[in-house]
Parts: sequence; C-alpha cells; structure tokens
Amino acid sequence: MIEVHGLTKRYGEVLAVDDLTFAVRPGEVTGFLGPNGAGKSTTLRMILGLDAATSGAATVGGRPYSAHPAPLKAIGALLDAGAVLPGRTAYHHLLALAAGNGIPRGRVASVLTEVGLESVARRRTGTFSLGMRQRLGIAAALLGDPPALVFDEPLNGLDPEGIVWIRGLMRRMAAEGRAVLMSSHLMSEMELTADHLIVIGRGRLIADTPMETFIDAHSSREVLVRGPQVASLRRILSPAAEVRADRVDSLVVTGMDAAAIGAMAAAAGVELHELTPRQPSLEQAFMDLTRDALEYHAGNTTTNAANATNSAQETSR
Ligand SMILES: Nc1ncnc2c1ncn2[C@@H]1O[C@H](COP(=O)(O)OP(=O)(O)OP(=O)(O)O)[C@@H](O)[C@H]1O
Repeated sequence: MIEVHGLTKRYGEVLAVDDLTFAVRPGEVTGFLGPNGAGKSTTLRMILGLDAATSGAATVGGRPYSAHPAPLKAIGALLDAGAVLPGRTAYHHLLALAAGNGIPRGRVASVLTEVGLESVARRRTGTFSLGMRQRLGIAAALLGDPPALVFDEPLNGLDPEGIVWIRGLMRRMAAEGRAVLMSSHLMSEMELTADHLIVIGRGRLIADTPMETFIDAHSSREVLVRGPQVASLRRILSPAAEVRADRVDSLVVTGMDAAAIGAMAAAAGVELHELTPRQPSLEQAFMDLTRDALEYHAGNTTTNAANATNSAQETSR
C-alpha cells in the first residue's frame, strides 16, 4: 500500500502539491491524473524519496521510502526513462541495481525477458530508442519483485504493440496483488487500464474514486444526431438542449435523450439518418472536471505567462 498524508511541496512561490491525502490499494491499478503542472511528478518524486516534502508524509508499506533497507524490493518505479548511463549495457545497468539492493543476479535475465529486451541486453543503452529505454525503465521497476509499482507516463515513446503490452503488464501486476500507481495523459488507455482514479488539479485532490463512478459522475450524456437538414434540427432542438456542431451533417446534443430528440424531429417532419447515444468517456469526464484547474489553458494568457516563468526557473535549476 502506498499512502500519502497531508503531503505538501512548495518551490518558492509555487505550491506544487497542496495537502494531498490518498492511498493506493493493492490489487488495483490506480490512475493518477491531472492537467500539466498539476503536481503529479512532484508527488511521485516525494513518494520515492527523491524530493523532500515541505510538510506531510508519504509511506510505502507503512514506512517512508528511505527507511526501506532495499527500496527496490519495496517499490519499483519508472519516472524518467532517460536517467540511465548511456555507456552501460542494459544488462550491466540492471546488474548494478540488483547488486545495490541484494537482488539475486538471476532476476536480471528474467526481467529483460519480461520486457522483451533480451536480444539487446548487451547493447549500450545510449543506442536505445525511446521505447527501448522505456522498457528498460520498466525492467528496473520489476527487478526487486516489489509489492508496489509507480509509473510516470509509462506509455511515452511506445508503439501500439508496446502500449497494449503495458496495459497487460499493469493488469497482471494488479491481479497478482500489487499496488500499481500510473500517471498518463492518454485518457483512452487510462480508461482501459485503471480500476481507480486519483485526480489532482493545482496540487490539490479533486477526486479519489473508482473509474466507473468518476465517469458517471462527471460526464454529460450526449447523443449524436445525423440527417440532411442540420440547420432545421438545430433550430428545433436548441431551445430544449445544448446543441453543438459535429460533422457537416451531424450535431451532438447534450441534455436530452435519444427518444425525446427523435420525437421532436418526427413532430417537425425532419428526416433523421442516425440517432446514437454516446458512451461517456474518461476523456470527457476529465475535461469537464478539470476545466477550472487547467494550468496551461489555451487562451488564458495570464496563466500561460506565469507558468512560462515557472518553467524557465525549473530549467535553470
Ligand atoms: N524543481 C522545481 N522547481 C520549481 N518548480 C517546480 C519544480 N518541479 C516542479 N515545479 C512546479 O511544480 C508544479 C507541478 O509540477 P509537476 O511536474 O509535478 O506537474 P505534473 O502534474 O507532473 O505536470 P505534467 O503533466 O506537465 O508532467 C509546476 O508548476 C511546476 O512548474
């Protein structure tokens, strides 16, 4: 179990993480979501002892990360796949990690096979593609066979086959009883992979709920309406529902069900070619919920300027 209590991180003027409390339970994949700059990476870094909290605490299996004698056996993590020595081979990179954590060397070959890198194990990591580095980072996370796993944007650089593979891996890790925490901006993939969601915005907790509950609670029901008389349809439906253009011959209607839309169109003699209730998606629910918390909001020049300054400070550190 990964637990976070009142976790707070301040970088000068920037309150990156603001009094966060949540738990990542074993046996589930927990998705960690939030707009750019919401504080996800900072939170993960504090869980992994890479950044000190300004206040509050994060524990893994009841202890802070630094109190584990062999941390890789307590929690595996993929944060920055680029953080490997380019001159080392994949095999030696993992061997060094294993040695430092009292992990038998036989595990190195097992995890290399698990992530599909066995054929390039003796190549220097500097020659690896982004996807290969991502797989190596995952191999390192699995090395200590830990009961908790943390992945920050694990899908970066992976091809479609790699993305499907990650989904299967996360599901399997959770099914084995591990606590899995994963951040990603790919909502469709998150929807397929995670059981539970933790959503943050501007460093604060916005939601901590099962996936289905989240989607149901935060998305509006939409109906796709298609026909040759779009303008007439819009005129009929607009007073009663929210209507927006979709394709040239279709509209998306919110606030009215398909039966009511069909009845109104029929009463007005307007021909319909399609009337499809849309499944609410995680993407839609996430956008609706976090609209106010978006740090990099298109058109919000004040916020963008403020963040540009923050980013400049970040890079100059
Ligand atoms: N080392 C640092 N120094 C100063 N500010 C920082 C530092 N690291 C993060 N921040 C700021 O803290 C806030 C949270 O950043 P963080 O990287 O945790 O967000 P995130 O949710 O991971 O974003 P993204 O989705 O873009 O990766 C941002 O405003 C960021 O600029």
